[in-house]
Order: sequence, then C-alpha cells, then structure tokens
Amino acid sequence: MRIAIVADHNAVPMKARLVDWLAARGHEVDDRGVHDERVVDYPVLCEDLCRRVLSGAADTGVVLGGSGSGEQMACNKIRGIRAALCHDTFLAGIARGNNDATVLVMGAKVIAPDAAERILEVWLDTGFRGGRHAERLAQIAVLERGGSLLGD
Ligand SMILES: O=C[C@H](O)[C@H](O)[C@H](O)COP(=O)(O)O
Repeated sequence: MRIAIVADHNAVPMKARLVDWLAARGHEVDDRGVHDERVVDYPVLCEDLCRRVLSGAADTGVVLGGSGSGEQMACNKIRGIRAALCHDTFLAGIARGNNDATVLVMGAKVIAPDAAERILEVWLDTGFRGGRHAERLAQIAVLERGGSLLGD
C-alpha cells in the first residue's frame, strides 16, 4: 500500500520506527515530516496528509501526535476524511471494519511503539464490512454536508 505519515514534535521517534516497520513489509511510505523535535503546529501536518489521502496519492494515512486528540479533530474537519484515534487494536479493527476510516491517529505519549505497530498491523489488515455500516457512513456524510437526519 501507499501510506502517508506525519508526526508532530512529540512523535518523531515513533514515526521513524513505523516508517521502518512499514518499509520492511513492502509498503510505499511517504514520510511528510516533521523530522526533528522543534515545536510545530500539527493542523498543517494534518491537512497536508489528508489532502494526500483525498487525492488518492496515498491509500491511507497515519498521523502521530502527543495525545492524538487534536490531530483527530483537525483531520475530521476536512470534508471526506474519516480519522480515528486508536489506542488499541480493538479500536483499530472497529475503525476500519465498521467506520471505513482512512486516517489512523495515534498518540506517542499514550501508547508504546510496539503497541503502535500492532495497531497499525490491524489497521492495514482489516477490510470494511459494508452493509449497515455503509448506511451509517452515508448518514455521517449527510451531517458533514450540513444536512439533518432528524426528518423535520
Ligand atoms: O492533541 C494534540 C497533540 O497530540 C499535540 O501533540 C499536543 O497538543 C502538542 O502540544 P505541545 O506543543 O505542548 O507539545
């Protein structure tokens, strides 16, 4: 797969480890930075990565922060992106299988690097189940466009 990855200053070592992990498994990795631990603002990194995913330049994206919370918020402000903050393999499986999430977010201050690898493995190995989950994604898309599901 073609995988874009970004990290803010809190997650540079975790990003380096995941880049190596992905490359060792034959994935094409697009490391969009940052590459040192000078303080940066994560929203611009999130936007850059999400645009790569939306354009089709990347099949999926990985965003790393300290907690990952703000990064998830930033990514999900971009129309068409479904970003999921996953701190265990259960969440990763649900995010992919039920939510067809396109951007994985993790927090380097929350999980250990080996846990991040296991989460990423589940992320890459889990396919979208469709069915009723597809109907829910269509409903989320209505909300994203400013519509309502309330039927008034
Ligand atoms: O939710 C936000 C992120 O996980 C950031 O890594 C974090 O907020 C950055 O904060 P600071 O600039 O204090 O390291």
